[in-house]
Amino acid sequence: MEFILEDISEAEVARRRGVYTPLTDTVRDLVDAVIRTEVSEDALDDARRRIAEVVADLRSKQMDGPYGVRHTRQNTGMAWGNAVIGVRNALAPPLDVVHVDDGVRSDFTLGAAYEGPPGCVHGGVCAMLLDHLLGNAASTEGPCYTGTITIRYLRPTRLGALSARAWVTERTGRKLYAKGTISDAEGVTCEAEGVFIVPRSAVDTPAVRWSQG
Ligand SMILES: CCCCCCCC(=O)SCCNC(=O)CCNC(=O)[C@H](O)C(C)(C)COP(=O)(O)OP(=O)(O)OC[C@H]1O[C@@H](n2cnc3c(N)ncnc32)[C@H](O)[C@@H]1OP(=O)(O)O
Repeated sequence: MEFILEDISEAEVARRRGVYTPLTDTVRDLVDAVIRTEVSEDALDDARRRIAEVVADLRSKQMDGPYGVRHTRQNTGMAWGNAVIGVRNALAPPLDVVHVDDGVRSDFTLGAAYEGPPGCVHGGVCAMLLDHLLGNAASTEGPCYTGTITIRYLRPTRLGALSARAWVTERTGRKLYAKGTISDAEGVTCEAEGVFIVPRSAVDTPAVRWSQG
């Protein structure tokens, strides 16, 4: 697992973010539209043809593998393919993670694309978001990886406006213990605890942030 140096200025990071964010937002909108559309089957077939043309245009020049986790010389993270925060990933909600005094938090909205039980967020999605947030809270001095995470689902998490937070409770050597929650307007819906590990291989390498700059 290697982090990639993207040797560009902070201004260029911001410029590229400005280019990709609206594109990804539009694709995210497309996903929601496909789930909820009630247009005719002819209209669906026409849409499929036009979308396939756009896909072919984008495929005309592609990188070989995934985007990877990149960073600038100023250590600004560019995890733009990330499943939770990726600027270029329409599958990501995306979460905008803010660092606060006791850890990290994020306010976000989950729509139809994240449904599990009727009208509610899929349990795996809750687990994914909490995994990321706890990992982010634990990655203060460099990336660490989920060793073990446990999720307790207290009650269904309704689709809609939500918030989440995570914080570190203890550190023992390379192991950081973290907790976190997802909440709706009525309070906590699910909580997580886990152990996150600074890999042996990373101890002597410079810290790189996973998070967005
Ligand atoms: C800012 C954005 C943050 C994003 C966060 C994203 C979170 C993720 O999704 S990460 C992806 C999911 N996780 C993974 O893929 C991890 C896969 N596993 C690994 O790479 C390795 O097993 C890794 C790094 C966890 C541990 O490897 P290594 O550094 O060799 O650990 P090792 O030296 O054997 O053990 C160190 C300590 O951790 C403990 N440990 C090792 N593995 C685990 C585990 N899975 N669970 C709990 N504890 C563990 C050991 O018991 C040991 O404890 P102690 O020091 O008390 O004896």
